[in-house]
Amino acid sequence: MSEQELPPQYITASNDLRSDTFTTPTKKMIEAAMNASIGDAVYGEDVDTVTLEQHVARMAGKEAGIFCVSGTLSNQIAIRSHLYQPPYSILCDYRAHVYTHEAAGLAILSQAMVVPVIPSNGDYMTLEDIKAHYIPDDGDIHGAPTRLISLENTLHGIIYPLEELVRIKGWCLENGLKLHCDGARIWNAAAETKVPLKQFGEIFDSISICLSKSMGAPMGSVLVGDAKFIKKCNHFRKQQGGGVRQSGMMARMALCNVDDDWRGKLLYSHKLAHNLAKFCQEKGIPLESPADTNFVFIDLRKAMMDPDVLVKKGLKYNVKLMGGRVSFHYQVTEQTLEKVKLAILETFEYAKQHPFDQNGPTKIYRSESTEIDVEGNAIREIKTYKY
Ligand SMILES: Cc1ncc(COP(=O)(O)O)c(C=O)c1O
Ligand SMILES: C[C@H](O)[C@H](N)C(=O)O
Repeated sequence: MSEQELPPQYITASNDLRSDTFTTPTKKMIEAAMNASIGDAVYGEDVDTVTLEQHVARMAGKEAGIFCVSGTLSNQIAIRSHLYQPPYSILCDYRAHVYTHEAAGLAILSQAMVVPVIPSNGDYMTLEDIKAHYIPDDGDIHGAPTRLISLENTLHGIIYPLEELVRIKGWCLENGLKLHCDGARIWNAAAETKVPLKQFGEIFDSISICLSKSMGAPMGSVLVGDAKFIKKCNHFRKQQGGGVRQSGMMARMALCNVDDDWRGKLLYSHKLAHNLAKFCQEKGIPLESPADTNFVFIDLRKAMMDPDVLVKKGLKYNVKLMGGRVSFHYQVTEQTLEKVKLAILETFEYAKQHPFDQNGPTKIYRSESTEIDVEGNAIREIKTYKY
């Protein structure tokens, strides 16, 4: 896919592999925004916002949806709206974004204890993993009973097997637990498996459906669920300062891509990721997890590769990286794929002479880019962070 047609003043994401959050609005989206509705969305009067909410809810087979300015807000108000009367706990994967990257929202907004689980298969929690960590509400006053399970699909780019989701759902129903999905990349799972969003909607009580990752919108998510639940989410959204006014421009930009060939765009990014994963396998470069969709997680620790060296090698080839996670999206060019292969291979070879024993896992997500020049193209340094 050729580089997206963007106005010259816009920074291109064609060489940005730090995250699919770096996708940039296209000219078509910006032109659409100029014709967006301008009602006050807090009063439910913005036509494009309501259209987006209803459209995404319908796709997911849910009664209602609510536009949130971020996936973090969407996740946190969803989980809070499912919970009553602490003490209680939430069970999730130890890598879950709601646990690792939402600034302790579960503790602060939901006053919840979190039980982070390391999947026994290394990739995704099975029902057996959940049962082994579930805290029953059996009257024992020492415990914080499990009230909700939060799953991520995809997580680390890994697709959750549908049959496992169905097993977990059945058990949640038997035990009166709520099931939330952080669907920051649910579109990627749907595109790769051809499972319609509606089928995920039948499994989860709520889904945070991000528009700002691989779907390319500048911001936002639509949280979907039953009407009574979404009404309560609206209450918490307002409390958390997420009641936005003329959000029609953002909604209209998101609708551009939701109504476009989003599957084709996402499958293109998956093809690039699969190509890189195959390359790494051929060169003996270890991966942390299967590259099911748009992410390739290089196992830096196993390869004793220094993340800072990898980032600098990336900049040498004018490719932006921020650690071992290589994130593809539809705006990445095939030229960038070939360049990142060179950066990774050079870092892998360098590690053989200069093994890097990182003291603890590198934050594969976080970085800070410094000294962006006025054109926004030549980032001279990207710092990575350690846990
Ligand atoms: C898995 C996952 N969930 C939720 C979020 C939060 O989304 P946002 O950055 O819009 O708050 C992200 C990050 O973008 C994410 O990667
Ligand atoms: C982790 C970070 O918050 C962002 N969700 C990303 O995937 O880059």
